[in-house]
Amino acid sequence: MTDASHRAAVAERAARAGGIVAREQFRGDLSVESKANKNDLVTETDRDAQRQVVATVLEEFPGDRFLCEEDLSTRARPEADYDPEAVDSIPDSGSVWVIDPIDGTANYVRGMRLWGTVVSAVVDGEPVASVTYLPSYGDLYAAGPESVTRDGTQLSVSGRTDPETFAVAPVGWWDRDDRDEFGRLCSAVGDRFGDIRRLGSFQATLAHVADGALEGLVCTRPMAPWDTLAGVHMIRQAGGTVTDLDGEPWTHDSDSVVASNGEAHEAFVAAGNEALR
Ligand SMILES: O=P(O)(O)OC[C@H]1O[C@](O)(COP(=O)(O)O)[C@@H](O)[C@@H]1O
Ligand SMILES: [Mg+2]
Repeated sequence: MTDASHRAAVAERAARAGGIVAREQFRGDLSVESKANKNDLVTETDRDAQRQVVATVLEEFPGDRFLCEEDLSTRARPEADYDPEAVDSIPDSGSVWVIDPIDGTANYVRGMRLWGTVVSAVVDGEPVASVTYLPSYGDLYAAGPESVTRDGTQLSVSGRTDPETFAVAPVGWWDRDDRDEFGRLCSAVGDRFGDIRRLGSFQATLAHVADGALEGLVCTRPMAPWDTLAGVHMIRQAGGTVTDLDGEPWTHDSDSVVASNGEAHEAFVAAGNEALR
C-alpha cells in the first residue's frame, strides 16, 4: 500500500466515524452556541464528531498535524497517547489533515439533512485524498490521486454546454453590512445561467459540482480550507475547472472560488467579478 492510498483509506474511515457520531445526535436535543455572529453556529456534536475524526486518524498517523474548524485544545480521547498538534494554515511541506466535522451546521441544527463530515489528507501542500460523507443521505464522496467516486461509482462533471440550462450556486454568506454583494452575485448568476441553488454547505455544493448535479458555483469571499479544499480536489478529479476570480488556478490561499464543469468558465468568473463592482 502506498502512503497516499493509506491516507485515503484512513480519511474515509475517519469521515465515516465522525459522521456516524453526528448522525446519532441528528434531530436530537442539541447544545447550540453561536461563534462569530448569531447565525454562525456550533454544537457540542461538532466537537464530538471532530474528536472522533482526529482519534481515528491518530490511530494510524500518530504525530500528524491537524487544521480543524473547531478548537483542538482537548485531547483526541482521554486515553490517547498523543495530544494532536494544531496548525492554523496548510504548511508547504509535510502532512496535515484538514477537517470540518459538520459542514452545514445551520442545516444540521434545523434538522435539514444536507450536512457532511469532511476530511482531507494533505502532503506537501496538496491534497492526496479527500472525503465528504453526507450521513443523512448515505452518500460518501472520495477523491484520491486520480479519480473521484460517490459510493464507489466514478464521477465526472456535468456534460451540459448551454449556460441557459446550467444550475449554479452562489455560495457564502456575508455580514449584514455587506449583504448586497450576495444580491449582486445572485443577479449576475441569474443573468447568465438557467437556475440557482443555495444549499447551506459549501462542501456538499462542491461535491454536487463533481457529481454533475450542478454545473458550477461562485464564491466571491475568502473561505477556510475546511470549507473548500476537499471539494475542489473532487471537482478537479472529476474533470472540472476551479480558479479564483482572476481565472488563476485555485489554491488553498485563494481569496475566492469559481468552480465549473469547464464549459463557459469565463461566464462564472464574470459573474463573480460583477458582484464585486
Ligand atoms: O452554500 P451556502 O448556502 O452559501 O452555504 C455556504 C456556507 O456553508 C458553510 O460551508 C457551512 O459551514 P459550517 O457549517 O462548517 O460552518 C459555510 O462555510 C458557508 O458560509
Ligand atoms: Mg463545520
